[in-house]
Amino acid sequence: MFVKKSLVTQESGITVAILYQHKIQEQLSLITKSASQPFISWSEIIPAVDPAHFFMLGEVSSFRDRFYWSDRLNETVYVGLGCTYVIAVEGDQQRFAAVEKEWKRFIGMTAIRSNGTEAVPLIFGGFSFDPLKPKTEQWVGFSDAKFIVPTVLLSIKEGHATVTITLPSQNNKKMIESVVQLFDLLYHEQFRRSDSFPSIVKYEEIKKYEWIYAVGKIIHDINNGKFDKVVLAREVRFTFDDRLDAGVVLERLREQQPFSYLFAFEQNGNCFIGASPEQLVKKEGNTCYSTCLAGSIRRGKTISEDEQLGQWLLQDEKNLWEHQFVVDMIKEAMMEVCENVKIPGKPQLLKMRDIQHLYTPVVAENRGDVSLFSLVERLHPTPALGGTPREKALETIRKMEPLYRGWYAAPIGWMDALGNGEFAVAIRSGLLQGNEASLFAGCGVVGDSEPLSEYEETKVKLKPMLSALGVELDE
Ligand SMILES: C=C(O[C@H]1C=CC=C(C(=O)O)[C@@H]1O)C(=O)O
Ligand SMILES: [Mg+2]
Repeated sequence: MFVKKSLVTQESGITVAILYQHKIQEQLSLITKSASQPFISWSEIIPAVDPAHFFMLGEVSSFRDRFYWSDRLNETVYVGLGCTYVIAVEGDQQRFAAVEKEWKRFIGMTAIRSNGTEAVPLIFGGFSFDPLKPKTEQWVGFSDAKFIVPTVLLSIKEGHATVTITLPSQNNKKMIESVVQLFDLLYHEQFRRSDSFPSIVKYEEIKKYEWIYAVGKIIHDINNGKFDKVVLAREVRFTFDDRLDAGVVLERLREQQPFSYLFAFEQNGNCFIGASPEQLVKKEGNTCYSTCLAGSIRRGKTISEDEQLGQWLLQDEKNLWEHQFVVDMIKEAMMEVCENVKIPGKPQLLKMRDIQHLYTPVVAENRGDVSLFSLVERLHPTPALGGTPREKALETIRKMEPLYRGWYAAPIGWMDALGNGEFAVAIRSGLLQGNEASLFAGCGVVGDSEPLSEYEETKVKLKPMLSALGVELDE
């Protein structure tokens, strides 16, 4: 089937395409001539485009690396195609500060032409959960910190679209040609996409019994006073009869999980993708936001069952306890560097399509000298992903968890040239690799946990990615 995905009509599309091709070529060549800096960054308002369609153009254009971000309210959407500059750090060596320093250096090397738009260049990327745990083959290309300055960035804010093109100012003829070709595809190219989705040929729960046993051992250790809480995760892996298309999975997540952070980060054809309900931190000027999210129950099949489950969760001691560790830690971390820290005394419910959580929002005023990356460093991992006390929990995860988490449960997001940005916690996620998909889910284990109900909880947390892959598992 031929799919016409562009939001502009065929006829006006051709006009727009010619106009933009011409404009981009002319502008970029002009800027290149006059630029005294090693990089140029040029922004322009463009007619509305569908960001998922834009993401899919990465497949058919010469921009292989791509990313996607949209926040929980869909107020800010970013799609990046191509990679003009990459900042990658391996190991624990001050990875947060190292990325920030290099990003500042890059901005200093870049001539920015915003052309009356509000666009500013940004980096998008993420971190591994734990740089001290030995890496596996599966996560090759996903460094302990990896951030990208995309060649073409689409930003959509309150429905207005802008593109920001960032290029080296020398030897960029080929890149300019690729950008021009991309606009040709964007505005009037039809492309063929199949309606069918690959079928599953194999399903594995990786080290299921080892995981259940580890949960039991951790409960025992908690009750013996070794630590208070540990979040333990597991992996399921699917093999399909054909290659998975990250663009299609993304479109489904957008349809099925509209109130989540949607993210995708693709490296050499491997795509880490997910729909997370959990904000780690957002910085907007001096205002900082975070969320405490821990304690879970499934959604009900009827309105009244759903309400009953929600009321039960709001009063369940085990879940409230599991939640409180997160509140205490985030509160303390924020109070160290912010003032006016506002945190409600009791959690409320956050209802997603497949699951409901205990949720406490946090707002605070930064004292003015704390960067977004240093807040990410302070907060990661919260006890919703690591545990309490942090170091003991991390040691336990390193030792007991039958899994290398890679970027699962770690911060993913963006920061702009003004220091504003947002990071989500990359849960409800999976890694798509050719015909295979690995999905991850974890649970907060406390003294009152019970291994089999924690196992059931991971099944509920796998649902967003399972549905996006078209998989129905038996209840
Ligand atoms: C670790 C995950 O969820 C965390 C976030 C919310 C609720 C959680 C819980 O109730 O256990 C987890 O701490 C995951 O989805 O893989
Ligand atoms: Mg839980």
